[in-house]
Amino acid sequence: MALTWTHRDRGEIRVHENLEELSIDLVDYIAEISEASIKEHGAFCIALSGGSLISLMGKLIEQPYDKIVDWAKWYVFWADERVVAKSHDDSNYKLAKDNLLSKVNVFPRHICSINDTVSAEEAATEYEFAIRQMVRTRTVAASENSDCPKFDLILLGMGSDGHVASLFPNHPALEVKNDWVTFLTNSPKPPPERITLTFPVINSAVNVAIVATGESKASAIHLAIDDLPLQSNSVSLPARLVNPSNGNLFWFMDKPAGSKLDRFKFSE
Ligand SMILES: O=C(O)[C@H](O)[C@@H](O)[C@H](O)[C@H](O)COP(=O)(O)O
Repeated sequence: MALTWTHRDRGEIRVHENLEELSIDLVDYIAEISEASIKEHGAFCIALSGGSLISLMGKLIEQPYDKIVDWAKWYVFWADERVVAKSHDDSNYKLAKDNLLSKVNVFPRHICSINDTVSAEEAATEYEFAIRQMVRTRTVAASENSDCPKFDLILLGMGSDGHVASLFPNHPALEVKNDWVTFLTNSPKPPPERITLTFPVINSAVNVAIVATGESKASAIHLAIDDLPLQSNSVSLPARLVNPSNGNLFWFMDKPAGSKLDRFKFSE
């Protein structure tokens, strides 16, 4: 049984017994938001990350989801991407394509991936331009409160250093306010060249979910969610900066990742 609660300002937290339970809950959540978004505006605009997240989404290609999800209305983006060839094993596009997108009926023209033949800087500029075109044609909604796109769902993994997307602790990319997409050439996690959605875009989404598993994430989860002394450095931990201004924030984790949460410790 999952331990679930809503934190005053850090969203809804779900600590699962095991990865099987977590992955069922995660795909149910994605399927529900997909259905609600399609009902509301005729499309579901989802941004994916890389890492273990994609295997946790694996049940989407199984029954009943393969049939009940309206894949033809999906528009797929990346919260972050490594600037490598699409055929490279480091590519987040390849990871999602091999394990998910090639196995369901998402239209290839609805898959908005980066140009892998240009520099990181150019790839970021082109990716932002592509998103802007889709906001102009109203495939992606526009935020009412900021000059940003309003993705229906942004799915983020989290590193043990608290990074989300390719927004790493103390990196200047954390401060980018005027671009929707920025680039890095010195990512602390290899490969070094990446593009990433910026915080203004992440925090304009209707729904953001952070998925973290394993004990190595426990300290970062604690710093990202629990109430901390005001002077704490952790206020600038990337995962803590995820704070949708008009949207919903969900955390999916397994017990080892949640083991340092105040609430989890007290209820054991
Ligand atoms: O391209 C990337 O490197 C990812 O988008 C990155 O942000 C990832 O989601 C986290 O590092 C968590 O990865 P794990 O879940 O594999 O630990």
